[in-house]
Amino acid sequence: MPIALITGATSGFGRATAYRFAEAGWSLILTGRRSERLATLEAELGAKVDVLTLTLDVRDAEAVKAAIDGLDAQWREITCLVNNAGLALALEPAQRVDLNDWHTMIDTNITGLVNVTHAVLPLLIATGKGASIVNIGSVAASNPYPGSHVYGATKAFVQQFSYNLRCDLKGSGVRVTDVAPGMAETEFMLVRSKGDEQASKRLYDGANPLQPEDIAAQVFYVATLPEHININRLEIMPTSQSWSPFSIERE
Ligand SMILES: NC(=O)C1=CN([C@@H]2O[C@H](COP(=O)(O)OP(=O)(O)OC[C@H]3O[C@@H](n4cnc5c(N)ncnc54)[C@H](OP(=O)(O)O)[C@@H]3O)[C@@H](O)[C@H]2O)C=CC1
Ligand SMILES: O=CCS(=O)(=O)O
Repeated sequence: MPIALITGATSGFGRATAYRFAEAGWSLILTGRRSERLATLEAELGAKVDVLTLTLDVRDAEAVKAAIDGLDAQWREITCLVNNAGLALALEPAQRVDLNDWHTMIDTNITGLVNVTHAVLPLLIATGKGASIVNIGSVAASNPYPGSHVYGATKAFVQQFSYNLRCDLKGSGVRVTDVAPGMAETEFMLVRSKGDEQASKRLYDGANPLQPEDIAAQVFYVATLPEHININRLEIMPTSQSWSPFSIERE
């Protein structure tokens, strides 16, 4: 069975993606920082498919490299890497943000994604045709909005990194896709608001947001297309979400 490695599998899109791939019988390497949630996933999915869990902070380049280099032969033939681990922090405007929040987003969404990609690339190239990298970007990559500051900028990095990878991977058979969701109901807002359950509820209530399974279905779709097809970017919003006019400040 093909193997998918999913970062940030302990919640939201990552967890739903693990379930989607398991449904199709894929073997799974699941990572995240919360070991107890990984253990639960292993218990839930392990009866159906082969599951290997790795407790990993994607920001730690050495730990990421050691974990990937240490994979047993049976886990090395990775067909799909889903770079999903990520977060937004700070709802305040740029001029009031704690600098640590900016660093955490850059360290996770950019450096973490790069750490995992660098470690797994040789294995994907060895797999060759049909292999893919699915990077979870965001509509925030190309749509500015107040309070997005560094978050949207990290996702713009994800988009351009995905395109640039395609150039270098030409001829390897490895595909790269930037899956860019809009508003989706996960723990995303709980993390962004630093645990404010009411803020999270307010955002999603009545908005009919995307659900984690909606994105999992798209990730599975792009990763299982015939090997000659590469979706470069897939942007998905809930029907309830659209754009606002430019904001004008008047004297
Ligand atoms: N929900 C939304 O509206 C949207 C989300 N996205 C993106 O989707 C991705 C998944 O988010 P979503 O499912 O919504 O949010 P969740 O908060 O539900 O899930 C985030 C996942 O990322 C993991 N993670 C966070 N930091 C680290 C880290 N340093 N090392 C390893 N794992 C980490 C978390 O695991 P753990 O805490 O166990 O480490 C968790 O499994 C993110 O990249 C996010 O930016 C994009 C567009 C829309
Ligand atoms: O990436 C998250 C989607 S949004 O909150 O920026 O619309």
